[in-house]
Amino acid sequence: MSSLAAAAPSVKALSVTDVVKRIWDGHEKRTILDGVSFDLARGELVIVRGPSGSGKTTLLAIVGAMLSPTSGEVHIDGEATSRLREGHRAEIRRRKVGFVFQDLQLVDGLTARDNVLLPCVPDGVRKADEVRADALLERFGLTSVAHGRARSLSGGERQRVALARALINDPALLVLDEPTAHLDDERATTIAAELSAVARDGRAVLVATHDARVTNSKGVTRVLDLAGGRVKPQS
Ligand SMILES: Nc1ncnc2c1ncn2[C@@H]1O[C@H](COP(=O)(O)OP(=O)(O)OP(=O)(O)O)[C@@H](O)[C@H]1O
Repeated sequence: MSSLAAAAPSVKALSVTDVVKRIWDGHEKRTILDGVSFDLARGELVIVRGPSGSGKTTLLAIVGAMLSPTSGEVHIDGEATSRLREGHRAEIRRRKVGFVFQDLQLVDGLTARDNVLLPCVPDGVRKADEVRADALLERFGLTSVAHGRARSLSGGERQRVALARALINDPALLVLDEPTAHLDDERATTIAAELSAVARDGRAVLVATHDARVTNSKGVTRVLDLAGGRVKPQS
């Protein structure tokens, strides 16, 4: 069992309680999320599924402490994030959450290895960070391209660099937005298997996707269907 799982087994990696998000779209106030509640324990791989525009990205941004809800509570690894100021929220985000964005947000001019190390830069990159980065690069089959610029990597390699970067700070919660959108079947299946392994390490993994190759993959613990701003009760 990993140290994460052993640390505090009773604390949920993620707890979302009655989250509401209203947005002014330039014409009117719209309710994007209308009372979303769910929990994630360490070891779980959970999918958020819903049609385009159903609020998946908005929910992920709130869960990942990048956006505040209009009302409701979010706890990450026992810490309440919803009412914090951005500075404190950013600190929790950095310590507790790994995020893989839909467009990955790699820095093309940096090497794969330096992209993985980016989250360590604010505290200063230490030897232990480099050791962890090299272990992650190896785990995801990236050792041979570690010193190549991100711009020269293949789509699958870029995806795995983004995943390694999201794990560098040993987060309790990993959040991914459409991680397989542009990948062929073999690479999509590989990513799904890697996410399952990451969950088994003792993290909670939350993935927004419509991709059946991920949703139907072994290791998925639950599928949350988002519709009308709510999570539909599971049948
Ligand atoms: N900052 C914003 N200002 C105005 N409207 C917004 C804003 N953010 C999101 N929306 C709207 O909220 C709705 C939900 O958006 P969101 O991106 O969360 O959906 P999604 O389920 O992730 O969609 P997709 O699958 O297409 O990525 C959309 O109608 C979007 O246009």
